[in-house]
Amino acid sequence: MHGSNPTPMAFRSNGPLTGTVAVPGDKSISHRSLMLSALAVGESVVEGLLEGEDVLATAAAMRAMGAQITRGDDGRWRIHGVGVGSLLQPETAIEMGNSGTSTRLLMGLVASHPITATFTGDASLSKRPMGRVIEPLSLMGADFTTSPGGRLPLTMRGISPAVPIEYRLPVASAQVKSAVLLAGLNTAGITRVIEPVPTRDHSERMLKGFGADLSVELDGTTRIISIRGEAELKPQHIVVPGDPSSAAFPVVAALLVPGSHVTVTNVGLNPTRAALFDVLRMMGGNIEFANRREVGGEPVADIVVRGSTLKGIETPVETVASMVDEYPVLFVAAALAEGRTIARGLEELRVKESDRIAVMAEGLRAIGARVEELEDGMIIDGTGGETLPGGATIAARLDHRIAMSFAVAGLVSKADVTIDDMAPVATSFPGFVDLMKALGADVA
Ligand SMILES: O=C(O)C1=C[C@@H](OP(=O)(O)O)[C@@H](O)[C@H](O)C1
Ligand SMILES: C=C(OP(=O)(O)O)C(=O)O
Repeated sequence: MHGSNPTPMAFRSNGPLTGTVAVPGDKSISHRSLMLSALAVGESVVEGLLEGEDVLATAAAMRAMGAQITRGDDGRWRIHGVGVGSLLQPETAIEMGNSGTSTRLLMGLVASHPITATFTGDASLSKRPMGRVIEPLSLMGADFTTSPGGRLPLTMRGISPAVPIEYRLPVASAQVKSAVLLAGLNTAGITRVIEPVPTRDHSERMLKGFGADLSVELDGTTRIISIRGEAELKPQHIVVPGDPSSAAFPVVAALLVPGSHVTVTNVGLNPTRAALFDVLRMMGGNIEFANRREVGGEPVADIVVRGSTLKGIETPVETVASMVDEYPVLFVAAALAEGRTIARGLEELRVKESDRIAVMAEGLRAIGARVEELEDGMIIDGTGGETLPGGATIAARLDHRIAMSFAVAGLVSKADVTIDDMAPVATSFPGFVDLMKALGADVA
């Protein structure tokens, strides 16, 4: 577990970034590919799985509940599923590490199986709210004993048969949506989720791909997602595209470092994920999509980026959910832009691996950026392309995206930016430091 043996690193400016790189597989799709494969009868194969700690926590949990999961020398993962309704009672607590997605989606799976499971996590995950999934899963009949505030460690008792519900999401959260849909897989009848604000739709796409009876209707912009339970899932061959949330870091770095020219290949551009690239273009970023194609039912392209002078903007509130994990690095871009950026509607950032509004505001101030923290966002007055003073050590607080965002900031600062602990980056982006070095970053 991270925190006990920190790995500090210093990032400093070193001229233009150049080259072609590929980022690891999409984290959201990787989690779902393991979970659904574990529920299909027969062997599924997953190519391009993200081998980050969060996804490996999901793999371990699915093994503990009966699936056989192996990695071949060819890098392909093979999963023998147990069938919907046949998850086994885990013998020990399910250790979720730093991963909110693993925890909340697996709680959905357990809810409609007649098993009891205890979930534990690291110091960051143990602070995050689980009430948002406990509420709908309790309506379906599951029972919970939690730590104060509805937090981890918690023990839940699933129930079979569970009760199908119709649930309107009170927060824009793909994790809550997915938890209810996954619980609905083993629940007789129709389970319905009403989603007023669209969030990433990987669960819907993949459930359909595995043969579940799932439909999506639109009522204006509200999505009504219905799944018929007691499904039989058919094993699949899944190819996981590169993670746009990981691509965000080399893309922003290349925009900010003058003279850079970087290509990030094979990046997933599902519209419910890719709003960052639109926002960066609105700010004047020179970003092109080459070689557009489809991989595993998801749109994919190579992203070609050139160093650009960015302009501050008011970020759109409609697409917050489609770039929710990308705001920390967008704040860094805004700190170098010309003029003011106002980003609002971001209250969800406060309940991620860290309070990403407070931690980014504090860190940006420490390296000389002008920022004002708002309850639901941030106002940033950019330097207009001038490097930041830098010269500070940033506490990453077990948050991989905070660590990578300030690593990017170091590349456009006069004095080194040191990250107190880069180890949490392995949760979502193993190989981040080597990839940035390959592009020309100076890391010590
Ligand atoms: O469903 C998913 O895979 C995810 C959903 C988002 O969380 P919320 O649903 O809490 O917004 C996102 O922040 C997380 O990194 C992954
Ligand atoms: C919020 C994130 O992940 P999770 O909720 O799975 O911990 C993230 O990766 O930025």
